[in-house]
Amino acid sequence: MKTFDGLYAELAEKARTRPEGSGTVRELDGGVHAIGKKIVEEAAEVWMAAEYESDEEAAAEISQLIYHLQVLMVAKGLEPADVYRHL
Ligand SMILES: N=c1c2ncn([C@@H]3O[C@H](COP(=O)(O)OP(=O)(O)OP(=O)(O)O)[C@@H](O)[C@H]3O)c2ncn1[C@@H]1O[C@H](COP(=O)(O)O)[C@@H](O)[C@H]1O
Repeated sequence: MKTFDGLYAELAEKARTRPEGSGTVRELDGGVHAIGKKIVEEAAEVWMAAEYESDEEAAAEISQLIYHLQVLMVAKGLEPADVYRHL
């Protein structure tokens, strides 16, 4: 099963190697502004799913929010440890 750190390592590697067809590379190329908008959109989907959809759908939306937060971290050069320091 994928972990937060494991996904981050995968995304950082995508940013470094820029493989063809990677959605992460495409999203990174959109810049922080576009990634930020996606985060807001995904956060709203998490909220709606938590209130009105199944636990499974809420979990799926949460995973997407985590993914987009990690893309923003990669874009900003922030590592998991930079975030964990604040938890
Ligand atoms: N976990 C994810 C992940 N979660 C969400 N997403 C992206 O976020 C989008 C979800 O947006 P929406 O909720 O709006 O769903 P949608 O309507 O289907 O998508 P859009 O119309 O917005 O594109 C999906 O289309 C994916 O592009 C993800 N994209 C990639 N990953 C993982 O990231 C890794 C690298 O992926 P690539 O860079 O694509 O190789 C792989 O392990 C992937 O599994």
